[in-house]
Amino acid sequence: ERRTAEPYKIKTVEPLAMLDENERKEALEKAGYNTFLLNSQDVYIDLLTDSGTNAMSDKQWSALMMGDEAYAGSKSWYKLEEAVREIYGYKYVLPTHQGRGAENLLSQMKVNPGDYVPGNMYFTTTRAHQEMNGGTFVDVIIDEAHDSQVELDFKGNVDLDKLKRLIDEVGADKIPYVCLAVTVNMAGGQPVSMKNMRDVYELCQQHGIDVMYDATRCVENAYFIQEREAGYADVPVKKILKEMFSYSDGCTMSGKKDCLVNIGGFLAMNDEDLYTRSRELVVVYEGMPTYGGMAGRDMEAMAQGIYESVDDNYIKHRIHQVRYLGDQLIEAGIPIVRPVGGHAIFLDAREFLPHLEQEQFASQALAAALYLDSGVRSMERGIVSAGRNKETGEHNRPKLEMVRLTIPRRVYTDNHMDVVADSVISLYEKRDQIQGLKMDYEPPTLRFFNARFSPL
Ligand SMILES: CC1=C(O)/C(=C\N=C(/Cc2ccc(O)c(F)c2)C(=O)O)C(COP(=O)(O)O)=CN1
Repeated sequence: ERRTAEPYKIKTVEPLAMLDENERKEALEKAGYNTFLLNSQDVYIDLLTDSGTNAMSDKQWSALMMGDEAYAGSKSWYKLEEAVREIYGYKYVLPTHQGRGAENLLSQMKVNPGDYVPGNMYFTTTRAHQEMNGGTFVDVIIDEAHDSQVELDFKGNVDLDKLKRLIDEVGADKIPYVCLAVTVNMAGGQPVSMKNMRDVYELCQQHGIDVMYDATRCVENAYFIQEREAGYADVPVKKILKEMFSYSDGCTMSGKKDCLVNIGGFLAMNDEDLYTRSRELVVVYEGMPTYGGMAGRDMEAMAQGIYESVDDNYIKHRIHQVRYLGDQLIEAGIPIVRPVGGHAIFLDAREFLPHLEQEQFASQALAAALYLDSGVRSMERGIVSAGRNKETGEHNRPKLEMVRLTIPRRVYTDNHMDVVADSVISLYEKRDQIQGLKMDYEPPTLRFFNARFSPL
């Protein structure tokens, strides 16, 4: 089969500089061994996140010039609203500055003290907003999602028995909505099957419980359905996406991922009453319902990004570039979360550093070691990210202790992937020299963003 290339060519570049080993060591110490605290200028290949770090197209950049910066009734808002309606199919949309803006509104409106919010594995900001409103997140993902080496096509699926048990235990009136993440970030960017979405929706409709998607990486999820689920091989991703959303009552969206913009988000729904209440609340936190924390130019870029995101050539390349890196690591025997997900490679830090206890912050130590080795920035997604149990105050201890190598969309070439693979492989060869860390400063909430560490 003929080899293929990126479905785009490069028009603008940002020169990359690589610090030498001493400079990297100094930068790491100044950052308290926390990759979140590194300066971008000290980073060579930045795989911290795919959030807001994606490359825009010439059509998006030129759309910026069309931004209508009217305070109320911006033309740019109506373009964005139209794009969301066409691509996702919801009746009502509200702009927010990014995903957690929508999570804040949704949780404030629907979560009451004593409520339970079931979801397919936790996400940090999503759970934080649910807890801040007195809710308790309940993980209803299939057990296999917590096992890094189990290979399943749809590891993000909900275990319907777990969901049924929760409904029977606490009663439907204590469940304001099910939060269905498509894909599941903390499981390794794992997708949910169309069948599972349909089944979850039917079960929730029987009990009058809303299903709200976390739609952040929904196009990647649609691609996996096209690739892996019977009956969808010849269906365009755009059509798969529309069907996915027909099994939901609304969604929160961080536009900074699949919508290919640097800032932006939205809250969408079909219920008119929820929409009316959202319009009243959005002005308190985000701004008018016609800009929601975005400039007109941001809304123009996001509208265009939404249309580009469902191009089959674009999404096929995106998924395959992540897989290209994953396959090199699998080939070299590096322990990573399987199967390779949509947006990142997740190193299994437990298997990578079996000599470290979870309290020695293996993922944090591995992310620091990777930066030291090659200037590649990654993100801790283990015990530090999991935070503390709000009742006991003890560390939450996730089974998955991971380092995320997150690939931004349309930014790096496969040569950059090769350099990353070489660095990870060389680290693996000297993995027993990687020491544990101790946490010197622990912030009270979402500690991973600002925590500081030093070698044990
Ligand atoms: C599935 C989902 C997300 O992935 C997500 C964000 N993600 C980020 C940024 C980030 C967020 C929280 C962290 O602990 C973190 F370390 C990194 C990320 O890198 O993955 C949001 C929130 O969307 P906002 O970022 O637009 O507000 C909602 N849902």
